[in-house]
Amino acid sequence: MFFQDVKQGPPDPMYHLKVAADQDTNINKVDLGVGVYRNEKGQYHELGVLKAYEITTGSPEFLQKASQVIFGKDSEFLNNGQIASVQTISGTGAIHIGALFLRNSVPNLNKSIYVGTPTWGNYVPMFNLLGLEVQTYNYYDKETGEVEFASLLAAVRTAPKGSTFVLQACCNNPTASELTEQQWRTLAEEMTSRGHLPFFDIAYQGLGRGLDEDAYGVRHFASLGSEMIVAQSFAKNLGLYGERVGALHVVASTKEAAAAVKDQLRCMIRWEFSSSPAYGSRLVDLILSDPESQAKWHVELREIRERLERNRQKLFHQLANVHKHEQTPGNWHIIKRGQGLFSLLPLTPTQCEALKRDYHIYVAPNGRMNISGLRESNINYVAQSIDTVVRSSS
Ligand SMILES: Cc1ncc(COP(=O)(O)O)c(C=O)c1O
Repeated sequence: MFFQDVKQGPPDPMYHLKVAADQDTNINKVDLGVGVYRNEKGQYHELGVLKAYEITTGSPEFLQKASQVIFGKDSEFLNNGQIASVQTISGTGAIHIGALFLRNSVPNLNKSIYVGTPTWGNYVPMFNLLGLEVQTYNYYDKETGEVEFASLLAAVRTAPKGSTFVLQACCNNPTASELTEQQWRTLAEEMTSRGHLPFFDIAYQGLGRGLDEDAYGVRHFASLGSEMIVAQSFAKNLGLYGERVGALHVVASTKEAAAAVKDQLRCMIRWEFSSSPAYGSRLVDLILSDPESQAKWHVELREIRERLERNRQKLFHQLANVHKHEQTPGNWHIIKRGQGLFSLLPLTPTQCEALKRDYHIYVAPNGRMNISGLRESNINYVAQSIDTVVRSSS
């Protein structure tokens, strides 16, 4: 149990004043509290310039809708009120607030956080910023292009009881390789039996295998009754990058514990950035409230996945069959196996630099490319350039 002993945060007069004002239905109510401009009708004032987008309603159900996307509509945790959800500054903000909460409010947690490498470059500095210690293990087998599951299990088995494991739920960045469903089940069993806490990062839900399929790991842990932290982003799967809309969900073992956790999260948000931006969450709420829009979203995500997969296979075909790279060192077949937005190419930092310098092709120094940048018109050029760079340096 991690969250059972979390205490309520100190009272915040302005917050409580606002809650009380919002709940007051008296016809004479005059809210002179919270410092936001309202119009003559007493409503939050939407500038005419934004009205063109018809985003005039609030987003009271954003958090509930967002958690349904992660946990599914029939989640027992959701129905039991065991999930403390708050809106955050996209996925990064969710990870930050989640880590801050662990450090400040969870007394019986081991302060080490386990991260499989190679991984998203922000985890280590973000956790270090909060004074949390990061332990690493090998997540990725370069030879096979698959998850080095034995290393993950070894880390789980040797970590002190009550350790936190950061787990990317889908579309692993940068390796593009993810756990199979069987591996998720094994991992969940090993982690729950050792009292470890899963900290899910789900930044690309829907871009891998599908919205529900990409949440398999999270939902499986949930089905075992595991406490967990989930950092959710709508930046990529709804194309709302600039709106910074995300959510943090903390699943506790009881409704009462969840209420205290929520109170702690409220404090942290209040002290860090006061309140979350409304515009993006209103857009998400509108889409998730309208069955037609939701269906459209599913179709669009499927088209995106199909395009990513097509481009991935075309690049592989060019490299392997046209440029005959299957036999060269570097195991190019791993490209074929990836999933999601990324592909991790067996390129050295020097080769990546050469691609940039000589061909204006920008891939991360570790060889990670965002394959949505590939188009019908440039795949051959990219493959040709990679071929030249790899042959001239080997
Ligand atoms: C693995 C991973 N997690 C989290 C994030 C955070 O995304 P955002 O803050 O844009 O929602 C990203 C974005 O690049 C990511 O790649």
